[in-house]
Amino acid sequence: MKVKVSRRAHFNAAHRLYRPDWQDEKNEAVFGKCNNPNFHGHNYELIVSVTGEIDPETGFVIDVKILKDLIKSEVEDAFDHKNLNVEVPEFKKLNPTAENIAVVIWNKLRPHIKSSDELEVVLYETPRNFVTFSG
Ligand SMILES: Nc1nc2c(c(=O)[nH]1)N=C([C@H](O)[C@H](O)COP(=O)(O)OP(=O)(O)OP(=O)(O)O)CN2
Ligand SMILES: [Zn+2]
Repeated sequence: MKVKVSRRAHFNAAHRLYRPDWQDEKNEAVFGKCNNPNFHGHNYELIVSVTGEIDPETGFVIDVKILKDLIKSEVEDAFDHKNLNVEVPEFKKLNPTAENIAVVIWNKLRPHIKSSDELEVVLYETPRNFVTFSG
């Protein structure tokens, strides 16, 4: 019997969507207002879920305190109040779209989760735009 345990978190970060190998016109056409050269911020909402068997001794799939501390050390400390393009190494050469941010977060968390458990990351870039990555 598998149960999904979730923890909600948030971080604020700035970004700019663009490709340096494209002309300005193409970047503007494809990325619109998120191509603004002055960068802009989003209030990202994150839901991390771990699905697995309940440990019969503890009654936990994963201790949510451990999940909370993991999200803080791997995501919030790394991304919160940062310019993703400039200050976060993973996005030096990777466009910080919601999709790419979700995959980066998943890859940072995955090594810390029991291999038999499933990991899902849901990332809201705006209250109406969100992506889901489960590996
Ligand atoms: N597939 C993706 N498309 C877009 C992404 C993305 O990460 N993946 N990102 C953006 C912009 O960064 C940003 O999210 C655009 O926001 P906006 O269009 O303003 O969305 P809102 O929900 O705030 O606005 P509505 O008026 O509700 O549409 C663009 N595309
Ligand atoms: Zn944006």
